[in-house]
Amino acid sequence: MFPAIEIRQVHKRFGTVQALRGVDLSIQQGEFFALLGPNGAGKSTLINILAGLALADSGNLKVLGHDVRADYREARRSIGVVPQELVYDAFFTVREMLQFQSGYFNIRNNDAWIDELLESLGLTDKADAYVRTLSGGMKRRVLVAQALVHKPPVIVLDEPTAGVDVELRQSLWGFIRRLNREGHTIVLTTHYLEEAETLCSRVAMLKQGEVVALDTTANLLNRYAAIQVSMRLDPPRLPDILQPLSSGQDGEVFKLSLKHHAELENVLRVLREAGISVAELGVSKPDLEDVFLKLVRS
Ligand SMILES: Nc1ncnc2c1ncn2[C@@H]1O[C@H](COP(=O)(O)OP(=O)(O)OP(=O)(O)O)[C@@H](O)[C@H]1O
Repeated sequence: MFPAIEIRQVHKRFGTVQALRGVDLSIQQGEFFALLGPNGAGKSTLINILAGLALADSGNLKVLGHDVRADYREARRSIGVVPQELVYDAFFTVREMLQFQSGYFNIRNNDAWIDELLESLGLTDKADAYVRTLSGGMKRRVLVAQALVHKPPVIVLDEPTAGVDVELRQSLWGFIRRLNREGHTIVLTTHYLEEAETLCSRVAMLKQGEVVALDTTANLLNRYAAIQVSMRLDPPRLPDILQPLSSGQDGEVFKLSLKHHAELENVLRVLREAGISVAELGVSKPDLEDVFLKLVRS
């Protein structure tokens, strides 16, 4: 079975900016994968090259085994990309635009799938509206529908929820999850890290055009994210032996960074033995944002 996406040693330069510096990435069929990174890390550049909208300076990219250059047509047919920027034709209605896009892929009689897309994306009552008259969030839904018109096995979404309200975001994710359950591979870039954490089982983090982390979401959280514990202590004193765990103090509240929940038991024992009682205790769950900040700042 071919990987859904295979990227080998991809480099891309814009003038003096080295946007991608030897990116290697392999995404298996059926994965729900997140591509994360700060602004300018190279995410959109990589996606544009995958979609055939830009050319790599060197390296190879394949979609379901089809080289994006040598086998452009098949690669293009296998992938649906929801671009970050809102680009649309001002003179088409939503339905016309989707029919036109179907024609581009030589698909006739696509109305049943177009109706399903419109329904699933909450666009049915906008089907005959001109795209230019829609709100920003609605235009974004149209872009999603447009990318899916040929039922691509691999779906890439470049910040699909930027500027999208909560309800819309949830219905969009409901639909994308369904497609993933039905076997579509999903690759997503987002700046909402909780979104990536909830949806994606594997994550690549890009920084200045390089992959700096590639692992399952669970492993990244275990490896990089700390459990933050805050405790109001009485008397307000932290025994020396616990100092290495300290991550700050705010009056009587001491903050500790732990690697595992099990360490908390030890901390409480040390405090009890030192005659210090815990007047208040708060434990915060590690999240992908911690991992992201750690990797991006290092
Ligand atoms: N067409 C272009 N011409 C010149 N420079 C470009 C072009 N496209 C991208 N760049 C530069 O390449 C680098 C990577 O940009 P890219 O848009 O891929 O980052 P990104 O990770 O998608 O960022 P964001 O999260 O802001 O969308 C940036 O420094 C950007 O300014």
